[in-house]
Amino acid sequence: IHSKDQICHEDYQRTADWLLSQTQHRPKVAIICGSGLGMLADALKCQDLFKYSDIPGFPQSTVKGHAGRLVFGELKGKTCVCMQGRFHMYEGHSLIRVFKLLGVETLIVTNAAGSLADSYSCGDIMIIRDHINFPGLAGLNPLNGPNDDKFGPRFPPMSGVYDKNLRKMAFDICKSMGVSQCVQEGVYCMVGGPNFESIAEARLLHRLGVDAVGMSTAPEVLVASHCGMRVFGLSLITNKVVKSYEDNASVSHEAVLEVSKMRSETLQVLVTELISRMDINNNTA
Ligand SMILES: O=P(O)(O)O[C@H]1O[C@H](CO)[C@@H](O)[C@H]1O
Ligand code: HPA
Repeated sequence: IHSKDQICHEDYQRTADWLLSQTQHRPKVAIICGSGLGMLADALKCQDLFKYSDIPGFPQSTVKGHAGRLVFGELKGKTCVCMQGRFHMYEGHSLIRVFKLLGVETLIVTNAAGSLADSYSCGDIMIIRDHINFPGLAGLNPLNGPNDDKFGPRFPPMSGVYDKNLRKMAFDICKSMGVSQCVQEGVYCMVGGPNFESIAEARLLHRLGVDAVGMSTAPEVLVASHCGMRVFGLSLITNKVVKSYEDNASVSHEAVLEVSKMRSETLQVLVTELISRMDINNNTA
């Protein structure tokens, strides 16, 4: 699965079959760990762990803060698979369909993101209400190419993709964790990266109503939603995007990873509790 032009159902199936032959776990929930958020996988019990380099058809994860391991295990009695290391569009891969073929019904996606919303602070958690897929608007879409009807329809709707019930559940959990003061709900915008935004780009995104910006998530969510998965997403606000020419602050991947690490335990508790409370059989799609 190295060039998306060549990937077909059989390729995904081969990878899924290999994984199913190597583990007894049959996951219903998949979790994608954002930059520096790999410890979300640590909560899994009875782990079966596969390095991406050992999985037939899997590319390598190339970004610092993304370990490159697939971890299967149990979380509060629910079987999960956790991607400790995601593939970004700028790396050229998407493997969500392998999860579909493993039997996954719900995707929980996490990311590190910069905030545009003035009311957000570094370290806030944003429950994703909706996204803007900037590369998608310009025609760069993981669903480009011949449609495989075995996965989903040619023209999938994208309204209401981030599950309302799971969003409400997450809010309730944050309340019971006593962290509601740093929880937001908003719009995530995916940009192509790998550069961070210029000030003019940041101002444009701000005017468009974007609350947080990152370089991932939308393609994974598109593919997951296309093949009928329920989706829930969280952004960890790791930096405030510079919007003023008077502001000398500057962002770096190292700073992003540092904030992610500081907040990853809170995210782990939230994701664990969400999985514990969610009904994994209520996805009829
Ligand atoms: O989206 P995740 O994987 O969390 O990573 C975010 O962090 C990196 C930039 O620091 C970018 O890849 C951005 O998308
Ligand atoms: O400010 C940002 N911009 C884009 N991606 C990011 N990922 C973390 N922070 C940012």
